[in-house]
Amino acid sequence: MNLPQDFINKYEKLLGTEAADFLASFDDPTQKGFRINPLKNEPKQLEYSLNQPVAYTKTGYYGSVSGHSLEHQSGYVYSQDLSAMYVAENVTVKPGAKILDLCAAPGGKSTQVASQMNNQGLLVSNEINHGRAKILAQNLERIGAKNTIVLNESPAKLAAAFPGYFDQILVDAPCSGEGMFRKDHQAVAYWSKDYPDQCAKRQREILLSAYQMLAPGGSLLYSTCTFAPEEDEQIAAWLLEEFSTLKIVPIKTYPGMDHGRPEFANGEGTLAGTVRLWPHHFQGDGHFIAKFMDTRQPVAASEQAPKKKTKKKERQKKQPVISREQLELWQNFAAALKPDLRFGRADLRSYGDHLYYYDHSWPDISRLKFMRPGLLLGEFKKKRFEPSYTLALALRPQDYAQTLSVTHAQWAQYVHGDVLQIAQKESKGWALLVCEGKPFAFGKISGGSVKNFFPKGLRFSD
Ligand SMILES: C[S@@+](CC[C@H](N)C(=O)[O-])C[C@H]1O[C@@H](n2cnc3c(N)ncnc32)[C@H](O)[C@@H]1O
Repeated sequence: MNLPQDFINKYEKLLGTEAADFLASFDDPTQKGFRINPLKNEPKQLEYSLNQPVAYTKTGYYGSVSGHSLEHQSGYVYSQDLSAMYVAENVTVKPGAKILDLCAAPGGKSTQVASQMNNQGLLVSNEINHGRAKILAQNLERIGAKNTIVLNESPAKLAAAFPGYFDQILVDAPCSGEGMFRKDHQAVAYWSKDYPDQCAKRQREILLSAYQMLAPGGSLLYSTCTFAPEEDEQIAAWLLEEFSTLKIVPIKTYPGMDHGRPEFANGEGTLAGTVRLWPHHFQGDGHFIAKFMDTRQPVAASEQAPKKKTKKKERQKKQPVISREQLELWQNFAAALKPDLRFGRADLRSYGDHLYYYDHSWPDISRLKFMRPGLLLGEFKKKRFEPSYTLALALRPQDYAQTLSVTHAQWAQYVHGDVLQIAQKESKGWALLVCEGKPFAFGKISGGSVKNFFPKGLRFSD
């Protein structure tokens, strides 16, 4: 690969005799990886081999998956770079935790965190870029998590809305992307000698906002996919200097992983507790990961300031509640769901004609730009309720009264947008469509055919 001369000079100086191996690694082919999704049942029933587990993640495997496979479409697997999957592995997922992924698109880390949360607590996934936030929402909905909100905000606006709110914050920062050079030749073209410094400036701004949102006693995970010390150890050192309540939490290293290099920053010894995944030592594109713990005393729930009481009318203005008619339409549909999924009025919100599950304990987001204010349950159309694709992906076959098992060939027809012909002439109404045990969409049965409700923008051919 044609690497910029300034890049070569820089790393020859930083790495000495190791530089030749590092620079040569950019010509190596990338090895692929994927994760399975523990939120889905029977993850072992897959077309992909699970014979080669990755030692440093609970759900990672070597191998490649197709974006057009049943497993991928129905959220059982997620394709991810082998070094990227070690980042979210270091987010501590405690039951009921409030977690923020601040720079989340396209969603590799968010889907990993969401799949570990077992639908407990809240994951706020944020992405500043609108187009990328849309992709983030699509990737998260395949995973089938019910406890995720997708926002499209700047870090500063979020910091004003959520002071001291999150127990865990992940900042997978926009960076100079040197780890992407092998995959993305544009990243090489975009690189310049000054680019790491420009990125570091933006990273500091993002982290200032992140710190404001960190609850006392919480933890902050910072990562990049670049090797530039300005964006890695030097940012970690800056965080320690800027915020005296933060301490480094040493990250466990596995074979092939390296410790961070204190000498790349101010020599502060604890920086060795950060991790570098170099492409000449480790399979994958390469990452830097640093974990920080906040040493302020956590505020016990009993000592937290009581929430300001708002009058019912004021609450209704802020949180879009649903009408009596909408509630009835939802209840008619929800009667076919398992009782714990028949969400009541306090946990429902409607935006326009769309109905969402939004747990009443979650914070008010009505003044923020959102892509997915909770789990999209469906849409009100005239005097009907139409269940969403997103809801189907959040269900197990046993969660809905009427399921229809289809063949792999019928699955391919349905995701292509075709109407299915079936033998069960007597069945009718909404059915959860299941292929090889995996729910993948809702369909409406009538007179021996299944009307297609697969989202138009997501249709594909095998
Ligand atoms: C490295 S990518 C995140 C990858 C993601 N965490 C994943 O695992 O799929 C960084 C993201 O930060 C976003 N970003 C760019 N500028 C930003 C800013 N000023 N504040 C917050 N996020 C920003 C980019 O749009 C990009 O999606």
